[in-house]
Amino acid sequence: YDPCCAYPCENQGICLSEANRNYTCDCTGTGYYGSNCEIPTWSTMIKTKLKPDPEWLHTFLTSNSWLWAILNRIPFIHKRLMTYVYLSRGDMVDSPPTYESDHSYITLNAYFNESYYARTLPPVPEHCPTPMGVKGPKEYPDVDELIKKVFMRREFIPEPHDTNVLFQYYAQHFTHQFFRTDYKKGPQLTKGTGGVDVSNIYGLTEQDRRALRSGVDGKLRTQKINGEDFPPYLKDVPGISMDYPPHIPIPENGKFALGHPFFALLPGLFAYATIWVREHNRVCDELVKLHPSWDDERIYHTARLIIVGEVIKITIEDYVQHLSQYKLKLTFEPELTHGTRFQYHNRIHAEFNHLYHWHPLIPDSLNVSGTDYAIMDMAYSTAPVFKHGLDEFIHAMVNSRAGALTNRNHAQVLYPVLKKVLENGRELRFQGVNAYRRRFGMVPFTSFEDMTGETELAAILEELYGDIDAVEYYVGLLAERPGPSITPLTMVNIGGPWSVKGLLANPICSPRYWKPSTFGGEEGFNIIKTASLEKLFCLNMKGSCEGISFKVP
Ligand SMILES: COC(=O)[C@@H](C)c1ccc(-c2ccccc2)c(F)c1
Repeated sequence: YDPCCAYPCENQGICLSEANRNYTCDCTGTGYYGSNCEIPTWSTMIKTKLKPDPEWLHTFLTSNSWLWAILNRIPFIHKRLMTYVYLSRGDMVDSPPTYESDHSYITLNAYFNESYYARTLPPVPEHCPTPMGVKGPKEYPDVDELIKKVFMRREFIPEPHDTNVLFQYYAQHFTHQFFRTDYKKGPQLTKGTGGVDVSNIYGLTEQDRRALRSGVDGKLRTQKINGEDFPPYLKDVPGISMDYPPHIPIPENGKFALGHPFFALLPGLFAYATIWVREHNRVCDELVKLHPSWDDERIYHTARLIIVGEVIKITIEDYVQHLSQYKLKLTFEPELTHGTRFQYHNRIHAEFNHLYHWHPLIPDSLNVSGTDYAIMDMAYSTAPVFKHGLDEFIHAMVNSRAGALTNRNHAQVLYPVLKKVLENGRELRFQGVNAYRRRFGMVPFTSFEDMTGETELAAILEELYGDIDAVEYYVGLLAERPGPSITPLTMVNIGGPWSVKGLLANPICSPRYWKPSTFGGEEGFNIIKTASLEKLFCLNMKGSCEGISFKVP
């Protein structure tokens, strides 16, 4: 078999198989040399000595609040730290992308064929002895056995940092702008554009975007229901298609035209869609006051640029801040990347999509003003929002605990979704979780106990996989012992680079965009610089916005 199946090249060396079962490792640019790129150069040795251990660094970043309270207030230190976060995370994402899912070696397609999700690590070569190359069982473990033993919720495990359902729906609403798998064609393909393009609010195609606009003052179409602004009914917006399943009877006044075909699925997504439409129209009102001579087209485009800025600001300073549990204050300061090696383009990676399947956050039910709604009661229904009012629904999300992002915490009703994720990971031939830990500078798990931090699940995984290096990517991410962040440590350290790169590589962060005139002047620029989760809701809810945050009060 191909000697590269054994992954003999270390430290990101590239394996080339030769005649009669021979191979060579290409160590170019790795900082290592030797037949397996195992010997560090002097400069690598020094760098390795100086580089803080990721586990230690993570503990340091999530503790010592008193020290961080001081460091966060010293601007020249804090800016150096944020610059380090942006550049070090950006460096870890290959740009231009090197791989896609249909070839286990570098191709021009990885860069020029943008309908592929990019790949950080190439797929396991075909015709290797085992699915992971040479290690582990000859066949993947049975997926149903794996789901029952490792993923299904016995009883609801609440998220230990008091994360609420508002956070869970933020994650789902936000990520669906760039996770747009083309299911008809295959899990390796995406219809997305590669980043924070707010297509979840405005639509993915120019046709959809045009259909959702009112044509007046740059605003998006809305309608009054119970005296409040909501997105338009699907029946009133010709040309837009939403993913309503044919078998579920939904009244015409229960179907809405939203920026993403999937957002009709859950009322939490509908609530965010409504808030963002209101925010866009509010920004339009501000811009019309400032620039009465501007036409609909200019107001719309300028407001959309401001909304992109608000989304990135809130995602870094509220969402990632909560997710990471960092005591370092995370700030959105794109000017720190200007004049550096940082590059302003991004591609979404298939592995990022898989990592972000955070269904354990979904509780078994949601209580809204005394009424309990099971997950299925809410599927394809906006009824809870209109029965209790949007404000009540939002407060219910704030006050309800999300589930812990760990193993054995997937709600039963999500079994088919989880099965699809695991099967797609196999179809895409993902390398194991340890291969990704090595790729992102982490020490690979040395044993099953080292991964899970306990013995019972470790024994089950040992029986299923035999070798720690054979544990599948998504399985390892959720089997890992809980850490100080919302997600286990591996998810932070490999999701971090894709996330930070995706946020800071946005065109609005580049020197030619990041200036007042792009956003309608200082006032528009300030809307971005002062945006926050709380402000987003307080400016767009009818009643009290008391206590809006990603934590249960
Ligand atoms: C590596 O850590 C970091 O750079 C911090 C700022 C950070 C950044 C991003 C994430 C993150 C990880 C997974 C999905 C979404 C965001 C994260 F968990 C931590």
